[in-house]
Amino acid sequence: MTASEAAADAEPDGEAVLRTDGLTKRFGGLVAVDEVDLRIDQGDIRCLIGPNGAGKSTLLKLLMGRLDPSEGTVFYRGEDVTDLSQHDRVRQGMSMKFQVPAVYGDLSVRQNLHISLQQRIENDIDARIDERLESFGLFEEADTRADDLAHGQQQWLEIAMASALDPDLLLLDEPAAGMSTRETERTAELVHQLNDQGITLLVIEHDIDFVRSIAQSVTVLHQGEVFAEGTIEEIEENPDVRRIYLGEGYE
Ligand SMILES: Nc1ncnc2c1ncn2[C@@H]1O[C@H](COP(=O)(O)OP(=O)(O)OP(=O)(O)O)[C@@H](O)[C@H]1O
Repeated sequence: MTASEAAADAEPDGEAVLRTDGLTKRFGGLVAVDEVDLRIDQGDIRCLIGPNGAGKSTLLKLLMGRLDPSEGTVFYRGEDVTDLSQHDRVRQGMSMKFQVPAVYGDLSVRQNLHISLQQRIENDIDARIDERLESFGLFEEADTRADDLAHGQQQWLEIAMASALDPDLLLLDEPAAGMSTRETERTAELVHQLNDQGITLLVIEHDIDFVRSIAQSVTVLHQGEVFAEGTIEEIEENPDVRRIYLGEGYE
């Protein structure tokens, strides 16, 4: 083994929390995700943007083990996790809030959080729930049924649940969808708060103001392929991105 091979072997991904190699998903004849090579470094807030049907949600499901890829590999902290179940990826430190609501509507906010935490924590669950309620601004709603929460609060509960076990990497699929401006701003604050706690985030989002307020880096997906990558400024100035996604007259 050469010295460079040994170095690569010892730390193949450097500071990468997540890396994909040729990740591909086909649904019949449709290539929804097409040979995606992605790398997300520790501490990043990466936004994944692109037109409807670009493959963003499918990519996140592949990363989380909700879908099996047709081809390609997912590395988490340098380890090949492609064959691991979603449950095992959560045990390794990954977590995800999906687009479709995943709270138990009949149960209270506190009970929902209890369910998320009890999988891994045996002691001090109540203290941990109180801490979550506080940091997500849901303390007064602790005994409210999840179905009775305002839309924004329900989304925050989901993010609180997805981040309850202190993941290293949190994947969020459209966390600000359907939110008011105020709720969206609050969601951006929560994203920064989670990042300040050391969580690396990958966030799908259509609301470009929201993307501007959180993104440290941006990946543009188009027809299943990585179309562009860079800072939000680079992406907004990229004429090809404006053409396929941001549109004419975009300010
Ligand atoms: N389970 C499935 N079976 C067949 N086709 C699917 C399936 N899931 C997604 N697709 C197709 O794959 C493509 C990518 O879909 P995906 O939902 O990943 O896009 P997206 O970028 O998240 O879109 P949006 O922004 O509208 O949520 C679309 O053409 C979609 O119709």
